[in-house]
Order: sequence, then C-alpha cells, then structure tokens
Amino acid sequence: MGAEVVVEGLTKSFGRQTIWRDVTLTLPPGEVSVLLGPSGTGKSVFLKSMIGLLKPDRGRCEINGVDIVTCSERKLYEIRKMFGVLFQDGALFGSMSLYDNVAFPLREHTRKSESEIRRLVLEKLDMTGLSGAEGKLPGEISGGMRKRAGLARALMLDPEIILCDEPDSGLDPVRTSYISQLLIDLNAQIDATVLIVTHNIHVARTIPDNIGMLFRRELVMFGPREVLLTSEEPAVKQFLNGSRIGPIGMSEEKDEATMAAEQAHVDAGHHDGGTEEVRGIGPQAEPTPGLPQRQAVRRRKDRVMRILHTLPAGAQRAIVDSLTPAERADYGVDTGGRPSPYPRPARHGSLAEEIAKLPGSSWQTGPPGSGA
Ligand SMILES: Nc1ncnc2c1ncn2[C@@H]1O[C@H](COP(=O)(O)OP(=O)(O)OP(=O)(O)O)[C@@H](O)[C@H]1O
Repeated sequence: MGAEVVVEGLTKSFGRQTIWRDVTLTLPPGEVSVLLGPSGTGKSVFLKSMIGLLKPDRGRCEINGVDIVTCSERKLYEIRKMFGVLFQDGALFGSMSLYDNVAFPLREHTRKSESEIRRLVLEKLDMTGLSGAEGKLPGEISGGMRKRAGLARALMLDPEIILCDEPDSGLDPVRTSYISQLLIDLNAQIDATVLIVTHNIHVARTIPDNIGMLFRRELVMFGPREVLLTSEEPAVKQFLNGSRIGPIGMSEEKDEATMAAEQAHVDAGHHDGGTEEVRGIGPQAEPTPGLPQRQAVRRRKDRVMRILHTLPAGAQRAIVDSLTPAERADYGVDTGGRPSPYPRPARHGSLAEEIAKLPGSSWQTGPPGSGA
C-alpha cells in the first residue's frame, strides 16, 4: 500500500508574495486525490514543496514519519525515491530514446543488470501502452505519448506516492480520458497514493477519491469527493461549472461591483460562459476490466463511513446513496436512505470544530456558511 502524506500548516511565499498559507490535508494511503484550483493559485508550487524541490516557510509535510521540510538532505534524498513524479511536459531528455528515458532512474539509482533493466523497462512501457515505441525520440511522438512515457519513467522505482502535475495539459478530451483511466488502472495494480494537480473539471468529477481546492491563497477544502462535488461554496460551484459568474475573476478574485455587474448581465439573459450546470455526482472511474479491483475503494469506504457524521448533509446523502444494500446493512445505515448515527451520534458544534476533534484529523474546511 502507498504511503500516507500528512501536510500541516504549510505556508509558502516568494519574497513578499504569499502563494498559500496554512495548508493542512492528509493524502490517505493508496487513494487517489485531486488538487484543483484556478491558474496561478500555486498547485505546482505545492507539488514541488511535497518533494522538497521548494522549501515552505513553515509547516510540516510528513511521509513515513519523516518531515521533509526539516529533514536532512540525505534523508530527503531517500524519501524522494518513494515518489514517482509526472511533470507537466513529461520532462523527458530530448536526445534519449523512450527506452533510455524510462531506464534512466534504474541506471541512476540501482545496480540492476542491463537484462533486468530491459525486463522492467518493457514492463512499464507495456503498462502505459507504449510497447513498440521504445526506440522513438520524445520529439517524434505525440504529447499524450510523452505524458505516458513520463509516467512509465515515474513508475520505475516502484513509487509509493505518484504526483502528477496537470496530466491533461495540452491533451484533447479523449486523450485526457485515456491518461486519467491509466492512472486509475495503475492505482489498481500498485496501490500507490496518487495526487493529481489539475484544473480539468472532468478529471475532478470522475477520477479521484478525494478532492481539494486552492483559492485565495488557502485550501478552500479537502476531503472525500462527495464534499466538494456537492459544495455550495461559490468559488467551488463556479469552478466546477466553468462559469464566469462567481468570485473567480480573470486573474484574481473579483470585487463586489464586478460580480454584481456580471450577475446583472446574466440576469438579462446573456450566457455565463459555463458549458453546463452539472448537478449531482456521476460515477467514479473503475479499473479496466481484467485488472484487479482498487484496494483503496474498500479502505476509503470504511474511512469515510467513520467520519460520515462530520460531513455536510449533501455529502452524507451522496455517500449513503452510493452504498449497495449489503453495504448499508454492514454500516448500519437505515433503509430510509439516511445514515444511522454511525459510528457514534453526531455532536453539537460547527463542522470545523467537529472535524478538528477527530483523531489524526487534518481536514481543511471552508469559511463558516460555505457549506464545506
Ligand atoms: N520559483 C519561483 N519563484 C518565484 N515565484 C514563483 C516560483 N514558482 C512559482 N512562482 C509563482 O507562484 C505562483 C503560483 O504558481 P504555480 O505554477 O504553482 O500555479 P498553478 O496553480 O500551478 O498554475 P497553473 O494552473 O497555471 O499551472 C505564480 O504566481 C508563480 O509566478
């Protein structure tokens, strides 16, 4: 199973520009999480901070009990080997064949024989649908193939954590669906913890177990997909529907006068720029038939049912609706479709307070009244 990543109070600035502050979240082991956010909110900076390429100003990022913010260079080097990273452009060496690109981590970090390297390279190229392309140069293949080659290379050291920086960037919707499916298939095969950074709404709706969103230099929320997908938080709703109407503006957040003017424009019958007003939660992608089931699914269900009473009502309903009759019986959910007080009665107090009291909790919730 993949490693758990615990991020607490992480803050990053460049000079006087704060990128984000007090980011707190836990990537549950072996689950797939997505970090959303408008352009420039610091999603890539967050990924780079997680692998120690950038140093946060304060806070912790703990992996297997090691805080990579404060650990020694030597320890960081060891921890980094647990990561497989897919950079935006694949980050392949342009003068090397795909074979040599994918073999690179093994040649650099292990003493494996060339025959063993060959076996492993061909295996990873096969897993990523690149069999037969090993002799090609990165410049001779499509963007989608370059991404998959980057992924094959990221898998070489059997990572426990896979970070993907905008796996969909530059890809058409069909290729985006393929690479997203590939990530689910890989998760089913190796049970690694996966974090995908993206602003692709379709990826966010169909792929992850958990979703978070960065906005206004903060993590607006992070939790089971049902929380964000049923959220009434204006920035989240606007983002998920790709609409101009809401607090997210062209470059930064908008002032109230601009928001009111835009709303009046839409009220007068003009289009809001969104392609669809999606309601409810669609099904999550499953592994391709013939592959094993994702082990994370059962673990996540148990985990989410333990914290169900702390979640907003809309998310609770969506989670309960997704259970089979047998699961409802297992978890003690009543037949009226509402959860019984499982595993303990709901307590009084704000959601944020309730969540903060959970053992090992590292949830981030939105501001009061945000529905987070
Ligand atoms: N090394 C750096 N030095 C100074 N500023 C930086 C550095 N790296 C990133 N930034 C700034 O941090 C901010 C966030 O950048 P980042 O690339 O993380 O955003 P993002 O959310 O990934 O955006 P996009 O979705 O467009 O890729 C930007 O204002 C960027 O200019």
